[in-house]
Amino acid sequence: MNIGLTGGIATGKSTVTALLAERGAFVIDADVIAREVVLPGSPVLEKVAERFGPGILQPDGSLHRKKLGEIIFADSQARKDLDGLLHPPIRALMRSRMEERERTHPEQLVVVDVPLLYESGLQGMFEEVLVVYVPRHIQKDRLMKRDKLSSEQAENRLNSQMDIEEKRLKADIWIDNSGNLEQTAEQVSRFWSEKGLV
Ligand SMILES: CC(C)(COP(=O)(O)OP(=O)(O)OC[C@H]1O[C@@H](n2cnc3c(N)ncnc32)[C@H](O)[C@@H]1O)[C@@H](O)C(=O)NCCC(=O)NCCS
Ligand SMILES: Nc1ncnc2c1ncn2[C@@H]1O[C@H](COP(=O)(O)OP(=O)(O)OP(=O)(O)O)[C@@H](O)[C@H]1O
Repeated sequence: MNIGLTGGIATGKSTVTALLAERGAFVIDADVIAREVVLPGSPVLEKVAERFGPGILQPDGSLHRKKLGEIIFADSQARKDLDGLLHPPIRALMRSRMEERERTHPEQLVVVDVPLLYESGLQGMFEEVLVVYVPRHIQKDRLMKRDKLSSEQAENRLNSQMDIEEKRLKADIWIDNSGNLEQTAEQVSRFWSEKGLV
């Protein structure tokens, strides 16, 4: 049993994922995998440095995430190039971890948190897709606050993704995270019982 969980940047995917994990779901996070595939010494990081120059590496050889983020969120060609390098290995690792967990724990719900699920056309990998939704103005407010971004930096990040309204329309199930955390937790509980999970 698996679901793909998605939403926009800062709509609350981690918040909802944590609630599902508390209930007993097994969570796989594509952002964590995205960090693993560019660990120092990895061939993928080498390719990223070839494309973007050695300036995107820290003195210790690790990825300078902030610097690369500034580049790719302001330049769509740069973003496409990065996606071309990172998405295939991210997808492969995600798929193998998901299949392994389903094989060893067939009764457990596997939740795969994939921020760019629809942008990457990955809906076919999952039995159902759950979207964590807030309207765009709340999304922008929470993003600016959490990451201490200016309005322009936040807009760049929002504009580099599919609009959250479009994701909600595509969703099999959606959770409204624009209220308080209790209201979100109630919707998660309802989802859990409707699926017949214990
Ligand atoms: C550019 C990077 C180094 C910036 O790192 P940083 O630590 O500042 O951000 P973080 O990884 O926490 O990402 C935060 C969010 O940004 C959004 N985001 C990240 N990459 C992209 C992208 N290529 N296109 C659109 N949105 C993106 C996602 O909503 C993600 O959850 C990093 O985001 C990255 O490696 N991106 C490429 C891999 C990727 O596509 N990851 C997201 C889905 S798997
Ligand atoms: N219901 C809520 N009420 C108020 N604040 C919230 C709520 N849900 C989440 N937040 C806050 O909004 C911000 C974004 O939430 P969260 O980190 O869960 O989003 P995300 O979708 O996982 O983000 P990302 O796309 O960057 O991984 C965080 O600062 C979080 O504390």
